[in-house]
Amino acid sequence: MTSWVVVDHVSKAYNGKKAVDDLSFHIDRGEIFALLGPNGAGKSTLIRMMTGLIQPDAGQIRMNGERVLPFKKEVKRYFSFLPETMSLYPNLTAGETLHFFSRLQRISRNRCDEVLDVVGLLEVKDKKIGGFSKGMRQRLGLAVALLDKAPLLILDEPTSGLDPYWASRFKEIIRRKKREGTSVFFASHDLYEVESLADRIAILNEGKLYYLGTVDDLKSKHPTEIRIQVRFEIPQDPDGLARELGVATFRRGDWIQLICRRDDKVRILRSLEKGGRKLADLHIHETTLEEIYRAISGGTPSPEMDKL
Ligand SMILES: Nc1ncnc2c1ncn2[C@@H]1O[C@H](COP(=O)(O)OP(=O)(O)OP(=O)(O)O)[C@@H](O)[C@H]1O
Repeated sequence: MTSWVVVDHVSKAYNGKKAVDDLSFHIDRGEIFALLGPNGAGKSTLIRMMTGLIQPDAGQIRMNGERVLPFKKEVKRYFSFLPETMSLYPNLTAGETLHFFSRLQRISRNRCDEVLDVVGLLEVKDKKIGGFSKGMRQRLGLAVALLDKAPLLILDEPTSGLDPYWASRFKEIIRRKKREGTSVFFASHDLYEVESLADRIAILNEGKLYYLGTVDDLKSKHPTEIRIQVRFEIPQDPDGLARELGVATFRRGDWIQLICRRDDKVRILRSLEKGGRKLADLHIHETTLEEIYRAISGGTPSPEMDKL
């Protein structure tokens, strides 16, 4: 894969305080890349620089080898952008809104109905958007971003305001864009969505990059334990099991819960049916991105973050 976007030692300060501090990463073609971080971490500042709305104080961002700068209109053809809040005219209908943006971008009118259909708004295309719900306005914003088949989609909190059905449809839309070869860069606070969608993630904190890589690598590097819950055909003694396997165990009614390291999982599972024991049922609770994220952003960040 080749890099479509290169963020190269980029910094931006407001009133002497760095909002983005020496960030470097790249986005490959056809890659889904998610940006995570607590409020004020610098996500929107980074997105504003990537979309050429503001200029970095230091470093540069390149798309397809060309430098992104506020006055440089040519690079705008490389991406479509869904801002966190989109200004839409309440007196226009959904159809008129799409036609407006399609004329601006010199895109065929037929494409408007196509994208309205994708976001489930074709049936209400003649309704004024002043009467739309928050979720419908968000879907309309997504339709505007999808109008142009640009090679990169940049989305700032794309599913905020979407109900679970449309949050799930959004994921299908993004996966389809990936299959078509589009790169997708999105900021989100929805860790479940990020975990199920992103090829790679970047976690920002106070403008700095705390983690860059896959969710799986983050999980394997992070020392969080997993829980295995088992029920045997003949009830077993949890303390005996703890001594035999060298893990912590707890009784939960008919079940025994074992806490072990992720890399110890296979050894534990192989041992469970030793000595004539027979499993009746089993659940494995793997650490989620949400649990890791809480662990690294909840307490004093540095010691945990340093291990990443
Ligand atoms: N226009 C501005 N003027 C002054 N300070 C700003 C401006 N924009 C952002 N900041 C500051 O820069 C830092 C990063 O803000 P930014 O909006 O990029 O964070 P964020 O990660 O997008 O937060 P959120 O999750 O709340 O949207 C914050 O300390 C914020 O107060």
